[in-house]
Amino acid sequence: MHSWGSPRMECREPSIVLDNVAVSYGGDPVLVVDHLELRGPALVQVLGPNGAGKTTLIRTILGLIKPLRGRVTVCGRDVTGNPAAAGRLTGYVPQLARTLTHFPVTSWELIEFEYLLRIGKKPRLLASAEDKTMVEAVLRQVGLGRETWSKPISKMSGGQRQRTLIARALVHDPPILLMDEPFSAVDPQGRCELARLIAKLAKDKLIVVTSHDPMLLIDYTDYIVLVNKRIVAHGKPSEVLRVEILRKVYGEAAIPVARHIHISDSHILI
Ligand SMILES: Nc1ncnc2c1ncn2[C@@H]1O[C@H](COP(=O)(O)OP(=O)(O)OP(=O)(O)O)[C@@H](O)[C@H]1O
Repeated sequence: MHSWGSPRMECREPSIVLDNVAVSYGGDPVLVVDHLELRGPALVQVLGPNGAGKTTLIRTILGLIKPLRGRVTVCGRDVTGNPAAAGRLTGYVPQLARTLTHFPVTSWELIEFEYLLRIGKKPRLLASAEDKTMVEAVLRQVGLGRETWSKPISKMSGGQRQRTLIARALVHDPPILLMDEPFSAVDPQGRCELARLIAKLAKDKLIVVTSHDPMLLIDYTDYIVLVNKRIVAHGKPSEVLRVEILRKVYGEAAIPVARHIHISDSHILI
């Protein structure tokens, strides 16, 4: 798809491995991971209550946080505390609620800027016809049609804005995509469409999604990681989404959580 060396050529089997990692923001560790290994293509959901360390896990994989100890590898490369190395192989979709609400540009401008930056061409006036074709392909890949390209991002719907953020994360065709609560500012119809887009992307990428609502992606999910300051459980949804395991993460709230995701009461341990 791209004319310069695609990171996907460097990483045919996407993987993320954390070993003996502890992360702190200055005080006690907020996240400890003895060993976590994710391999793709696959769709992985990271679940846990507020403050469990989901965003911290994503930011550690992205090299944006240098852990107190331990090693993070992406596609076999050590990216610990190294955002440039991690950024070549990953795309990041941050939480929408915190992003782009007042951004005075259109989706086309944002994606063109990101694309030119990635290929090392900074002034946007130098975008060639080939560059424009690439920008158009990425926008279409996430389902943004021509009618949206000149719309200011601040005037877009939550779903369109989320697609714009996904397009920005895809411009360098990374083998791994990390998404922080992608459904948080999207209405119910937009959520279903977004879930289908994420499922499609997961066919040839390793996609890691943090969420408070596992049902939205459950039909497409290969693995669940349950976090509460440490990795409490990980495995296939049928192995992990059990009340006795959810209780370790959500406490008494495990029962409403389990009902929400349709786990039968017969699994509840009294
Ligand atoms: N920049 C920061 N400085 C200090 N502490 C932080 C910072 N960011 C997060 N924390 C703390 O680290 C812990 C984990 O936060 P994190 O944002 O990773 O949780 P989360 O699972 O993503 O939560 P939520 O579901 O609410 O988004 C929390 O106790 C939080 O207060």
